[in-house]
Amino acid sequence: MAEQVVFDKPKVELHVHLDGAIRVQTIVDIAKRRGINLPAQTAEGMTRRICLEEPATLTVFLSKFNEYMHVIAGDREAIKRIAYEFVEDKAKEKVIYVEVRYSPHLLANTKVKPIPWNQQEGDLSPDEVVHLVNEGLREGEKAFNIKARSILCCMRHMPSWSMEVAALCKKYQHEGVVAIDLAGDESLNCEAYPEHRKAYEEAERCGIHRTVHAGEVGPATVVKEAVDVLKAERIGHGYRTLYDRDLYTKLREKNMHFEMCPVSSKLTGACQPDFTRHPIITFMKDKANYSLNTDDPLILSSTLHLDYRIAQNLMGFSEEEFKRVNINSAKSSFLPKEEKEELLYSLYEAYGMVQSTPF
Ligand SMILES: O=c1[nH]cnc2c1ncn2[C@H]1C[C@H](O)[C@@H](CO)O1
Repeated sequence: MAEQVVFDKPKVELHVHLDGAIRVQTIVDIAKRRGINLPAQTAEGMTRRICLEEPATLTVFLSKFNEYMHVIAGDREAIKRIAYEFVEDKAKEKVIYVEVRYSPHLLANTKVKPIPWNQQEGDLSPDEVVHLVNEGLREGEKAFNIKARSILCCMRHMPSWSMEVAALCKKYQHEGVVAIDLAGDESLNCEAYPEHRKAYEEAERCGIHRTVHAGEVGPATVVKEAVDVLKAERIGHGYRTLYDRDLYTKLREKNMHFEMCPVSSKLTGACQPDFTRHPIITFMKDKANYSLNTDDPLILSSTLHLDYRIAQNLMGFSEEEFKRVNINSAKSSFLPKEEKEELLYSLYEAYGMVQSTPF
């Protein structure tokens, strides 16, 4: 059955993980080409292994990456392909600007300690991973006429990688990398290690934008640390900011942007499963600055349309609110000023908000 599309207009997406947005068929194809044995041979079978159907914990959710990352990591063609296909998938959802994030280290098989996913050492470094993703995104942009930028993730449990992440952000700053992020299991590592802090300091020094996963499943203190210590300009998720009303008020006064992911927040156990009582509703009613995003559509078996449908049908979103959300997303994007203005203009035009010049 065709999906109901509730806001069939140009959109902006700011929080989506490249390695959580791979097509299942691509995983199956690549495993076949590389001679990697999968627990299921078909896309349907692998979907059952990878996708979460019931609310779980962030830890369980993140364990799903173990099912397939070894298929993609260390393979040049695979990495370029997932970046290219990602852009195609976003274009189909009428996303005109996307910021996609990933950990270069988790896709590498050399110059990374430990080598992830039990891979044998190979010759693909985190640096080359970034180069390949950039190529795939660039080719996708040309083919599908949308704009795609990337964010490089530090991982909470791997502080020793973080300085290199900052260095890669700097090296590829003019080739589509716009920001640094800190992802991973906040429920296990609440306070950011000194290495993460140093990487964020370096990012700030080099003019690299900063976002941090915080207050998804961790307490509001993680959000506070993200803002005060890591100098985050946006917060990934941030639902639990609401547990500290003073912090919430302060961040709203600062016009802090929150990257919200409705479907994800239910299945990771970040929020209660009842969407009609979701924290996003408070952000909406308070006219806060936030975006709507998929996070990891592969593992959630979702699309951006599903997030919008839930927002409309269960959270009371109006067409006007969807427009406001996307305009705020564009304003909070990590594009340089001129490109941001161009993006905003495209949205105003598509939303019928451009005033005609009086004679
Ligand atoms: O929702 C999330 N919270 C924290 N970390 C996440 C989430 N989704 C994906 N990740 C992790 C797992 C990926 O391998 C990594 C980089 O994209 O980021």
